[in-house]
Amino acid sequence: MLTGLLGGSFNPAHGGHRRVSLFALRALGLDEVWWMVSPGNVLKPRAGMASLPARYASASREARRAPIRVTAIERELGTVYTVDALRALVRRYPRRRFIWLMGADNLAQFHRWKDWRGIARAMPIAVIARPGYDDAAMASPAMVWLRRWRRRCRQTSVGALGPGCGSSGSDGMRSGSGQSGKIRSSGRGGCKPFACAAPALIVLRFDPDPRSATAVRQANPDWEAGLAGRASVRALRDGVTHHAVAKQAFGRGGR
Ligand SMILES: Nc1ncnc2c1ncn2[C@@H]1O[C@H](COP(=O)(O)OP(=O)(O)OP(=O)(O)O)[C@@H](O)[C@H]1O
Ligand SMILES: O=C(O)c1ccc[n+]([C@@H]2O[C@H](COP(=O)([O-])O)[C@@H](O)[C@H]2O)c1
Repeated sequence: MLTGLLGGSFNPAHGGHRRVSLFALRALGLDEVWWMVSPGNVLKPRAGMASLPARYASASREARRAPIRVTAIERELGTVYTVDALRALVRRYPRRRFIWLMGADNLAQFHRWKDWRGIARAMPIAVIARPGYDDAAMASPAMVWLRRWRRRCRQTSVGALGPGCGSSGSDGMRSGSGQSGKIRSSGRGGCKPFACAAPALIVLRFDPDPRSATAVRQANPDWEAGLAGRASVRALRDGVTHHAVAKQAFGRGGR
C-alpha cells in the first residue's frame, strides 16, 4: 500500500486539504492518503487551536467518500515531533510505503522542525505548491539541502498529468516540465518516488488552491461550536487504529 501522509493541525479542515490530497494521490499513484491530525504543532501557539476531536471531526467530514483516512495516531504513539512519529509509523506498518506530503508553506520553515533531515531520510517527501509560499519554499534553507534529491514529476493540472518522471532539476516550483529518468511512471499516470530510496523530493504543482484554515476561522470563528454537541462526533473512531477519538472534552484547545 502506497500511503501519503498529510500531517496538519486541521483547525479546521477545508476543501484545499481534500483537493491537494486527491491531486497528490493521483500524481504519485498512491493507494490512499492519511490525514494525521496533529495533537499540536510545536511551532504554533495553542491559543486559538480547537480541541483534537473537533479538528478530527472537521477532517472526517472533509474526507468523506474519498480514499483518505483520518487519524489521530500521533496522540496514541505519544510523539510530539514529526520525525519520531514517522519512524514509529514505519516500524508499525512495515508493509506500507509512506511518503510525507506537505504544502510549500511548511517547506519554507522545514529547517525549524526537529531533525528535518531525519524526516527526509525516513521517507520521500512531496511538496505541494501553495499560493504565496512558493518563492520562500524554493529559497529555504531546507530546500538548499533537499535540492540534490529532487525528482521530477511532469504534470500541468489535475486531469492532465503526464507520465514523465525524472531525476533532479533546479528550476522553481512554477515549472511543470520534466525529463524522463530514473523514476518509473506508475500505471495510474503519476510518478513513483517510491522507486528510489529516501531522501527524495518531488515538487507537485497544479492549479494553486488558495484556501486556508486561517481564512475559514476568520469567516467563521465559531466553527468548533457547531460540532461540539453532536453524538456522531462523540462516537468518532480513528480511521487507522479504530480507537475512540473523543477521549477529551471539546473546547479545551490543542492536545
Ligand atoms: N491550499 C493549500 N495548498 C497546498 N497545501 C495546503 C493547502 N492547505 C493546507 N495545505 C497543507 O496541508 C497541511 C496541513 O495544513 P493546515 O492544517 O495547517 O492548514 P492551513 O490551511 O495551512 O492552516 P492555517 O491557515 O491555520 O495555517 C500542511 O502541510 C499545509 O501546507
Ligand atoms: O516535528 C516538528 O518539529 C514539527 C514542527 C512544525 C510542524 N510539524 C508538523 O507539521 C505538520 C503541519 O502542521 P500545520 O500546523 O502546519 O498543519 C503537522 O503534522 C505538524 O505536527 C512538525
